[in-house]
Amino acid sequence: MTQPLLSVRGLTKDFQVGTVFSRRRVRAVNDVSFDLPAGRITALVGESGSGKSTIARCLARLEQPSTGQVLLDGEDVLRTERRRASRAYRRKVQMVFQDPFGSLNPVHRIEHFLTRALVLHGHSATPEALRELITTVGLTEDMLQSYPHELSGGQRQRVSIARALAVEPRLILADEPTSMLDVSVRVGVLNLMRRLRDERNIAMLYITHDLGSARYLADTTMVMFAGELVEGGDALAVMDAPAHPYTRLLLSAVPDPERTGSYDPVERARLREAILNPTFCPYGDDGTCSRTDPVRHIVGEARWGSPRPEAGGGQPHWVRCHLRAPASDIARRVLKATDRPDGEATDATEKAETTAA
Ligand SMILES: Nc1ncnc2c1ncn2[C@@H]1O[C@H](COP(=O)(O)OP(=O)(O)OP(=O)(O)O)[C@@H](O)[C@H]1O
Repeated sequence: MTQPLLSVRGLTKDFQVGTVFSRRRVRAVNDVSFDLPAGRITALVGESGSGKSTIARCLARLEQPSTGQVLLDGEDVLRTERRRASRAYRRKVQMVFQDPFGSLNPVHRIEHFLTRALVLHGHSATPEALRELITTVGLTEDMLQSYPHELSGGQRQRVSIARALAVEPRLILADEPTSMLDVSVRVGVLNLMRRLRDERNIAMLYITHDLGSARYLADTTMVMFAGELVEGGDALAVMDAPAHPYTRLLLSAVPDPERTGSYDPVERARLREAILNPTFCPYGDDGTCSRTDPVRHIVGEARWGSPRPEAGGGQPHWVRCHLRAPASDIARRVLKATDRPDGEATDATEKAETTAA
């Protein structure tokens, strides 16, 4: 089996919050492990506060993980570059942020951002290099002379992607890259990401809470809940046959006239109960499952998304044992934030609040 471009092993990130007198620890990410293969788009989906951005920021080395390993080409970068990322690391791993408005300084022309990125990483910013960059992302050469405010949101996000491409990265961490864009231009940015994967063999971590776009774009999907991964595998398998109650809860909130039970309040209450107070795991009959071991059950064979069956084997579809209840109190908050249909206070949420009180 070929070595993944980047592997994450047991990544945990704690934040200290509160004042000097009431310091407490928030565990944003708990014991997360996954691989990012070259030339594949891996979607990381989950609700707000589940820890998706923290993972991306740890991989971009904007945050220091509390524990765990990040292996790039098999090398443990947290050990070799303890304090901050080397330029060599940043050349390989680039991040594209959610806000194309905030990430480009309004006083500079587009040419400035691309020139700076090229020069910082040892490339010469020739007119040909600039032209190639801007046209690769579907913009025209004359836009090099534009200021950010003269471009649309979608065009600005393409500039952000061009800036990331300037260093010829092997991995792009895209944190909600389309969530601030109009629906009409989103698909253009998603198609650009897809093209970069296919033409340049770039690996991508695509962070989103939009399950539809994950289904459209990703080869592999991982579902994150309360700082932990609960399910993963071939993108279509995860979306079409979700195995964890949290994935089902997420999907039940996506309007779908063809699926019965879409946004059914009774079903949603049942799913919340199964997440917070699990009593049964349908995949746990092999005896390997316990409440303390974060065991993953395999529920489907390895394959890549069916639009690209020629790409060969991918990850098997796996689900975390249902009997492992979420470890942190973030779980309560995340579930509380999900809509409560008809104002119905679900038993599951109330019980969890009482337990934690
Ligand atoms: N710098 C920080 N200090 C304290 N707590 C933080 C910090 N950054 C994140 N957190 C907490 O960590 C948890 C995960 O946050 P994170 O931003 O990673 O989630 P997310 O899934 O990306 O959410 P969103 O989609 O809203 O960005 C949240 O409870 C958040 O409040």
